[in-house]
Amino acid sequence: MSFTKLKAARQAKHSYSYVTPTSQHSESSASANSSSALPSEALTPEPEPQLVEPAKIIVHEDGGAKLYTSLPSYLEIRTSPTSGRGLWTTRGCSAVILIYFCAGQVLLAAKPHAAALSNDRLGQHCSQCFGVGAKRCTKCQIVFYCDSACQTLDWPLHKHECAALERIAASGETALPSDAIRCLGRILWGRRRAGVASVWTREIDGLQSHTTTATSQSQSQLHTHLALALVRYLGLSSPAEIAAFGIESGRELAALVSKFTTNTFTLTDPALAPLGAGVAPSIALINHACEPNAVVVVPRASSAFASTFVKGEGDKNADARAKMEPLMQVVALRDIGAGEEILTAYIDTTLPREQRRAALRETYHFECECALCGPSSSGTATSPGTKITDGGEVDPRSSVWCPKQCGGTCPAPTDDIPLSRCVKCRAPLHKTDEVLDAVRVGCEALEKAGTLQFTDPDYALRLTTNLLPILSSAGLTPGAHPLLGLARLHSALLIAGLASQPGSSQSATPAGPSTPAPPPPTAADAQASLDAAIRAAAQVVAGLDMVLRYGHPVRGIARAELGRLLAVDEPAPNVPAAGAGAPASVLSSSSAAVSSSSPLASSSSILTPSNPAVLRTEPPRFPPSGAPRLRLALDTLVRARAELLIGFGVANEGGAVGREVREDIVRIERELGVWRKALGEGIKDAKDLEKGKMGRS
Ligand SMILES: C[S@@+](CC[C@H](N)C(=O)[O-])C[C@H]1O[C@@H](n2cnc3c(N)ncnc32)[C@H](O)[C@@H]1O
Repeated sequence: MSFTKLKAARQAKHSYSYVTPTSQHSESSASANSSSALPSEALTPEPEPQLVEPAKIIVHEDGGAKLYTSLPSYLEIRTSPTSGRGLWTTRGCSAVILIYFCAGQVLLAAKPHAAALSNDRLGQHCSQCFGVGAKRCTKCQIVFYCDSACQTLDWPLHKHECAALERIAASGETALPSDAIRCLGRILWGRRRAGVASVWTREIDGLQSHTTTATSQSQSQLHTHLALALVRYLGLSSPAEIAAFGIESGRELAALVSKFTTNTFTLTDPALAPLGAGVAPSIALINHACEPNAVVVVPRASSAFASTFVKGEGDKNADARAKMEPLMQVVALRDIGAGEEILTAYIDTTLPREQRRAALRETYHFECECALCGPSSSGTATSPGTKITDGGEVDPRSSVWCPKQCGGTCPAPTDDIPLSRCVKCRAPLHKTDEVLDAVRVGCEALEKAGTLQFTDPDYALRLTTNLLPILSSAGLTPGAHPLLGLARLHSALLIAGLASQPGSSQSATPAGPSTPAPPPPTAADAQASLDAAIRAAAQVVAGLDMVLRYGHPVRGIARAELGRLLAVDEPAPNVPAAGAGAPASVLSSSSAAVSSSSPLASSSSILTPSNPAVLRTEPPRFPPSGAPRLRLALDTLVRARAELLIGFGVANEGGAVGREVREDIVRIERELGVWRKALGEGIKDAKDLEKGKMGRS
């Protein structure tokens, strides 16, 4: 270790904590997983940690007002020379290492200081709680609320927003300002309302900015564009008028815009579709890692968790609970020990190293040196974008199957380092050019299909359909970029296609009288489309399993999607009926004789990354039909729920999707009971028939 690094490490150890230590020890809990490794003192059952206890936190700044009041006492702010302030779990007892949090525990919850729906969601969601928007603001005719309570709650800010939106409409401008501009507007109106000395404003002012850091040209242009658009949106005739909001100069405005771009979260719905933008200063204290130990989600809190959050102000009142939404929550993805830094991912961590680092550099202005990226990590960088860990594993984001199909993988070749070999059997990869070409055209297609997915979904689907086999036959693993990205897009397009098929309850565009309705799909077409969507969803699950930690919400949602597709009623059983006396598909399922140990009964075996070596010897029939399909759906949904409980929080029952999946599981179990009963009766009938025949002869 160099002297500078040693000094930095020592400084980090002594870094100043803003948090006055409180009675954290009594609030810690030992993880069940870790108990066997702990000395006896640690085995004494500890009370469950109070998950959200805003009143107890004491955070001083300049000896003044309490800031970050949503921080619970088991989290503290520390600074490090490399990443600035960050959130850490408080250190436990000195002699005993206690696991503070288990995977799936909610570490922190906060309602954003300001949030704005994206333009395409404004007409569907409530602008206050982000639930379903049922009533439109009669003045601006743009913003919706679920009820008058939400409208009243939002009025102090919306009255300014309403006037701004009306002014824009009156000017003949047809395009609405983006969610970034509308959110910045809400920050400024909120600032004026709260006052510059308020805790609210000081927390916003305390956000990190990057105005002094050298930015890329596109970033500076973005900041300038946002600042100018904001001034216009606020109806100011000159930047100087911004002083009314406690912003004294153009430089301060630029700093605010930089704080916004550095600290804003994309707020998502419970299925992780983007809803809009929000700023929550306490959650924005968390630093980044490409292999995070926590995740920020907006799961729509369970009523039990919501009651904890609104303690003292109507915990029994469902309305009061709904009003605290959108509630951003930081959930532990794995067990987190005392004195550990909480880290979340700012970017898509399914991307390979170079792309992740470029995205972080561009928007957040730092070089990522996390365990997955940095040269100081345990892994050995073998080529840009490719890493082999000490355990001899290749980063699946840039991996190709072994050319000898031994089951191992090779680092994907790059232009700089084209030579590669299997880490397991050392077989050299010969088809380097084919892989490089496939990756290049795959990246281009992914970008194009991503841009066109909403405007020309048919073209986007043709692109993904054509490219996926090319990437697979070049040997890319399901977790490799851009195969995984294309597979995700392909799956989304196929599922959207199913939803808009004529006859579907979610049909998007009913055919009008002037457009002749397309012929309804035959049962076989519908079956083929459904099966194709299932195969695509299964490929996505296999890829995500390779690159994301167990319990990551993206994995949970993808698995839930697959389970639900498998649970869709089959339009036409695709296994010919055999025998008489029992429903055809019941008999077909009995003839398949799927036991719980059979590969067909377990989604895990089917969803194992499709190593060609395995496929060639025993191609599984996928998806199965009849009862095996339903059993596979059940198995997949049970596994999805287990992951959703982690990713969206146990206290939230896995979020809104986790709660729905639980209901699906109950329904399928009931349905399988009916199948089993019918199967039992079919077998009994067949036996009686046989006995009768024998008796007669
Ligand atoms: C949302 S803020 C996180 C809190 C911030 N550290 C602070 O002091 O307020 C994001 C900024 O933190 C810094 N940061 C976050 N994660 C980092 C990391 N892994 N390495 C270096 N800097 C990091 C970067 O400057 C980034 O723009």
